[in-house]
Amino acid sequence: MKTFDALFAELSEKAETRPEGSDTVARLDAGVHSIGKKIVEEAAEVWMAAEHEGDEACAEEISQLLYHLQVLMLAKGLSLQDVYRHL
Ligand SMILES: N=c1c2ncn([C@@H]3O[C@H](COP(=O)(O)OP(=O)(O)OP(=O)(O)O)[C@@H](O)[C@H]3O)c2ncn1[C@@H]1O[C@H](COP(=O)(O)O)[C@@H](O)[C@H]1O
Repeated sequence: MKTFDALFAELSEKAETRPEGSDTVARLDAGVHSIGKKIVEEAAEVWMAAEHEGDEACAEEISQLLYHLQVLMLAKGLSLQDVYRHL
């Protein structure tokens, strides 16, 4: 099962090697404004799933929010440590 750290390592490599067809590369190229809007959208989907859908749907929406937060971290050049030191 993939962890938060493992996903970040995978996305960091995608950002560096820029493989053809990578959604992550396309999202990074779209920029911080576009990524930020996606985060707000996904956060709303998490909230709606938590109130109106089952646990599985809620967990899936949370995973998508975590993904888009990692894309923003990469776009901003933030490392896991930059975030973890605030936890
Ligand atoms: N974990 C994720 C992940 N979570 C969410 N998403 C993206 O976020 C979207 C979910 O948003 P929505 O439900 O709003 O779907 P949508 O309306 O089609 O979204 P848009 O494409 O229009 O933004 C998905 O369709 C994916 O494009 C993800 N895209 C990729 N990953 C993982 O990231 C890694 C690298 O992926 P690539 O860069 O595509 O190779 C792989 O391990 C993937 O599994």
